Amino acid sequence: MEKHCDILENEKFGRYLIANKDLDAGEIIFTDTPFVFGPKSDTPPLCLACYCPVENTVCSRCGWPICSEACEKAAQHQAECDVFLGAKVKFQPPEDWSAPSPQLDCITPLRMLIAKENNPDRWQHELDVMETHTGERIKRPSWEADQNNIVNFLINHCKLGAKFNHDLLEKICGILAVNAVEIPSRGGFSSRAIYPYLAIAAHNCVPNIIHSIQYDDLTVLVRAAVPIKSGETLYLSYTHALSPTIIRREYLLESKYFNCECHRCADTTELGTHLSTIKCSKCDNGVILSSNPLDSEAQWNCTDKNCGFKTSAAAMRKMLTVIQTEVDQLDSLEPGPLAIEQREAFINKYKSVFHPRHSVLLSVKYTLAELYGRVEGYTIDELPDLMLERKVEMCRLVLNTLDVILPGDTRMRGIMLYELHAPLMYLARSEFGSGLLIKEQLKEKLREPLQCLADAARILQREDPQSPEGIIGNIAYQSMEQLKLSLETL
Ligand SMILES: C[S@@+](CC[C@H](N)C(=O)[O-])C[C@H]1O[C@@H](n2cnc3c(N)ncnc32)[C@H](O)[C@@H]1O
Repeated sequence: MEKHCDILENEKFGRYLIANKDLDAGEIIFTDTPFVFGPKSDTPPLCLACYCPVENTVCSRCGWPICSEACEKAAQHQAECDVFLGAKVKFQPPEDWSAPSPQLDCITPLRMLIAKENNPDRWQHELDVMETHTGERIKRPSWEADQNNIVNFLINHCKLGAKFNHDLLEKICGILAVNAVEIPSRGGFSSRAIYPYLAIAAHNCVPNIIHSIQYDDLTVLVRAAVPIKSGETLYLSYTHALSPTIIRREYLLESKYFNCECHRCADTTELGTHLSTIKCSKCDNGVILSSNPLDSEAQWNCTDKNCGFKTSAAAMRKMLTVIQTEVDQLDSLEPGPLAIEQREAFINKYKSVFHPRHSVLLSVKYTLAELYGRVEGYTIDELPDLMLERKVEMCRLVLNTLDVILPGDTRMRGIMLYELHAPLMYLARSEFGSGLLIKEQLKEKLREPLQCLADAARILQREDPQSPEGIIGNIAYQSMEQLKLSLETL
């Protein structure tokens, strides 16, 4: 397929992409195929073919983790199987098969060496030119670990030194660290892949493109999330959209080696969304904002001049780290009534600390918006109007924030629109049932959930039909058709 973008280069971004024609929201800009894919670093033992967790099951030829006979024969495992067999290097069974194992860190770099051999042209034109940040990475503790677990392991233990050298392997480690994207889990662990063309896109915390990975052949489809004019830069987000500025910038510096200076990072209120805003504990009038979000050590001050409360960036980071462990505990709960009740208790506990749209509260509200209506004791037809309204309130809060930080047709928007349709529909029917609405008013009220379903279906049906989002997209489409029909016969 013809690519609707070109590659440019400047001092700030290195290589980056610009649109070479006006693009509509949802339009495919380009597709790309992975040069290599495989396990992420620091992953627990997993099947090297299907990525499901394994315990004590290994390939009968090479002795590395594999879950079944079929996976043992999978094409992607064969080349590494030959290398391990030839060098007589076996996987050392760990004490705890559920703990991260550095032994698997070598797999994706090894696959990259093999892919380079098989595809020298693509390596030369697409991979050799990639950013590796070797100068910065060499100073990190992870450099030493990569030397042991990857570079020396493959060259010495796996006897690849005759064909490949240290410099090449160090480069491969850098290419993976800076450019790999996550492939979401398909029932196993998530993995990573290098898409050489997608990797050229620069980062912005308010992206204008979105990518979806196809399940069958791992092709990635890259689309415009919003209308983009010819000549405009294409921006991907390398971070989690709902994270606050401190966390996003720290992640980008730690793992992608640059200081993000985008308009969202530069704005004290995160473009009015207040994803980083803390309530003042000393007065009722002000909120606490960073005096300079582009300086990670800048002081945080109360906006009320008469209050004068100040705190340090270090204290702010510490608070976010401590609270994140509580959020992680919430995320480890099975979806059920407790998962709702503990999240509501969390919101109650921290509502006097954070702005209602602070990232910490908003991410918990996002999950709650998904849970209400779906879990035992809280199924949609059991929810009283008050809880239906709570679900609506949370969906709208997330959607209003997404309008600013993740505009256009994104998976998160699709999911929230789908979640919003059900309580709106039930509330309208409840009002009609209690005689508060006449038939014409009910029809009018049902227009919004119908639109939510139409938008959710349009956005999510672009995803792979086997993916969780693709499945919801198809359900949204069917529900939309049903609602249309019941509106006609009302
Ligand atoms: C995935 S690569 C993007 C392609 C890269 N520019 C190249 O020429 O190969 C990520 C690297 O691009 C640069 N980069 C991307 N977005 C940036 C941004 N918003 N500000 C500064 N540097 C950025 C950083 O060097 C980052 O480590």
